[in-house]
Amino acid sequence: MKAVHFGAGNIGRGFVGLLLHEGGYELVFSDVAASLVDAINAASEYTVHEVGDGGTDTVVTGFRAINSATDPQALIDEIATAEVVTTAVGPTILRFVAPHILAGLALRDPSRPPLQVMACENAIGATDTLRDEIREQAGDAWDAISNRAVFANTAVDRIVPAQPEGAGIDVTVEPFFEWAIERPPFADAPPHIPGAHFVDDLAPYIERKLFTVNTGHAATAYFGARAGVEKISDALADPSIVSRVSAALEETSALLVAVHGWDAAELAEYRATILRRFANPALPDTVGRVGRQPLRKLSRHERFIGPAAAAAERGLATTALVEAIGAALEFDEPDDEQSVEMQRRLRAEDAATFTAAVTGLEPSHPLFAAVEAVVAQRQSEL
Ligand SMILES: NC(=O)C1=CN([C@@H]2O[C@H](COP(=O)(O)OP(=O)(O)OC[C@H]3O[C@@H](n4cnc5c(N)ncnc54)[C@H](O)[C@@H]3O)[C@@H](O)[C@H]2O)C=CC1
Ligand SMILES: O=P(O)(O)OC[C@H]1O[C@](O)(CO)[C@@H](O)[C@@H]1O
Repeated sequence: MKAVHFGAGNIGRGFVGLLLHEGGYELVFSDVAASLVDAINAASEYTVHEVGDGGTDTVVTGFRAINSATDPQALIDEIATAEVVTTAVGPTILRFVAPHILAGLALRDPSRPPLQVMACENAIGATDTLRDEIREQAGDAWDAISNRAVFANTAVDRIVPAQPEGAGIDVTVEPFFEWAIERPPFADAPPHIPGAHFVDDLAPYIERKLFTVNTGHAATAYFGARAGVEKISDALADPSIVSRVSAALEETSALLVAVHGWDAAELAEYRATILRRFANPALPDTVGRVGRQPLRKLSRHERFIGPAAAAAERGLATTALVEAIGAALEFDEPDDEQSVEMQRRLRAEDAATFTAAVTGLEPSHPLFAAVEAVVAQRQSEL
């Protein structure tokens, strides 16, 4: 069995690639970073180091890498004969991997079982986004090849920080992981990934993950950056940050109970576990990495506006989430393009224009005025 994985970065090597390897797949990484592709091809194994309580080391073997920018045909040939394709490239990059998958499907022997495609990104419906992109790029050719692939949404959870200098292709990760995958698209032949959890309906899982783990992690990063702290674990040593993050997560949990019927006590336990995960002092994770791309994180269906808007529509509390949004607006990282762009736009646009454009909220939305107020507050400080 062969899996082609787009994005040989942190989550690619430290989580998705590792679990595919453990499921018995031969691994073909695809990336556009030439030095990373060369380093992978120069190695016969790499180690995933779990750090923190209960952490162990696992050695991954049986992989190679292809640079899709310089050798697209080799990649297309691999996709045509693979069982599985996964991605961990970032949601905005999916449209650039779509042409390779499309070309692989066009070349695929129609008698082969369908290619199993799963995007492993922090976004709701990322695989649907990828499929829609492939379908659009295929145009009229789609009808003839659409039955050569099945597409399943997934939710991936493991903290994989930026890797220390000199680590090579080894990866340091936290011990915890969760990979929830939609089962229905596979009918009776799901991929063989022993560590994954197949579910009939992914929505409760992806929303619980994105609106708890990612809301909480990003809020920690933004409150930590405001306090001048560099490490995520140090931010959580500050009780005032813990209390702000916890308050925001109590609001998202109330929403998850209302929308999906999650058990409140189970969610309280889930929140406590993730706060312990974030506070893992052995993880070299920074507020800069976790807060990266604030414009994406403040967009309509993402970890802050998504749950806050849905909560406001139901008359549920949003005060702590709006406070976290206020902290996000202060994120000023010269190395992060979106942070630079956000600070520029905060200076150039009026509060209502900025709020509507960045968050995608209609001015008539019940959350709009509260977000506009924190935008105006931030602008008054600039
Ligand atoms: N790092 C983490 O803890 C987690 C990350 N994720 C998600 O996984 C995705 C990747 O995140 P990371 O691994 O942290 O980022 P990363 O930056 O370490 O890895 C992304 C990789 O994609 C490659 N890439 C960029 N364009 C490409 C293209 N056109 N074709 C093939 N490869 C390409 C980059 O060169 C890089 O090696 C994101 O969507 C992120 O939200 C999800 C859960 C946890
Ligand atoms: O690109 P994003 O959305 O910041 O993804 C990375 C985030 O996902 C997480 O892995 C949580 O699953 C965190 O490590 C990190 O905050």
